[in-house]
Amino acid sequence: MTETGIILKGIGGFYYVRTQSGVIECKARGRFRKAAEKPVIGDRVTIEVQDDGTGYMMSIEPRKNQLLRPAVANVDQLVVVCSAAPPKTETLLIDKVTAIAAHKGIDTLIVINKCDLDRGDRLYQIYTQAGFSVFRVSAETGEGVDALRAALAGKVSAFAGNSGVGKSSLLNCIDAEFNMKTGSISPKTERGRHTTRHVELVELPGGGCIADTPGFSAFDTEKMDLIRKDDLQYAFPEFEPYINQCRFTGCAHVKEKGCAIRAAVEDGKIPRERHESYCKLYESVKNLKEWELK
Ligand SMILES: Nc1nc2c(ncn2[C@@H]2O[C@H](COP(=O)(O)OP(=O)(O)OP(=O)(O)O)[C@@H](O)[C@H]2O)c(=O)[nH]1
Ligand SMILES: [Zn+2]
Repeated sequence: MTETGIILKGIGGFYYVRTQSGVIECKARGRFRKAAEKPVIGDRVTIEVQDDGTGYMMSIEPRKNQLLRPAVANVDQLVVVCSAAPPKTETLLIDKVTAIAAHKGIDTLIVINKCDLDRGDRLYQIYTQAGFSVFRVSAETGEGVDALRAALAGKVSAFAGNSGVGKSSLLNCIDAEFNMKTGSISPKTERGRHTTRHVELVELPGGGCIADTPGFSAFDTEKMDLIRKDDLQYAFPEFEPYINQCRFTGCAHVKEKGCAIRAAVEDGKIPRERHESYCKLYESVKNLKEWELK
């Protein structure tokens, strides 16, 4: 009998696949052991269920996207957790993550945590104006958590954010299930958890799952360098209406005269901080050689 499902977890050559008839422990056939075809969590797979109730993975559906660190496929949305209270989140960090997400075609939610300490008015303004869904929450008081939970229902989400911003606290607040998962880390594994912990998709009671990756900061940002300088403008969705309006074709939107994007910043239509991040990121990618991009 064949079934389809989604890989929630992979440990020691076994994969745990959520299907309509429960979570089935599966082995992968030999060809999947090659790096290029290695199954990752979030993969949609077809499995052959044996008489003993375990399964064999037969095929993997083409991925709609993939994050590399943590390795998760078919992510519907990235949840960027930030805070105006200490440790205050740099907008550049947020913008790196949103740019990566946009480049990969993944939606981004901005979550301002620690609202009990600071409501993060400027962060709220910037990201609302840039067109993102912004949530104000407090893992401490529970404020706003219902709305966030509703936004996670039925989707595959991954969390990112600087250390100490409250990702683990928030996950515990969203679903007590996480308490166990994040609270049971022994002191020994704690030390190495950033590199060695298994990523896993934790299912939410209302449907949907979250990649359980507390401890990473702005994952994947090293790969930021792989966005071509000419593509970077498209990773800032609010630039879109102005991109072809500049005086010169091939405008970099950094210091050029007659730049429509800079004009939109001056007119208050594009948040200044977002353009500053764009310029810094542009600076970091502009000298990349073609062979450094794959
Ligand atoms: N006042 C207040 N404190 C919070 C809130 N959320 C988290 N904290 C506190 O902030 C500290 C860090 O929270 P964590 O949940 O460990 O942060 P994290 O983002 O998972 O940190 P890393 O694991 O280092 O990435 C803890 O002391 C929390 O109690 C909040 O909404 N309000
Ligand atoms: Zn321009």
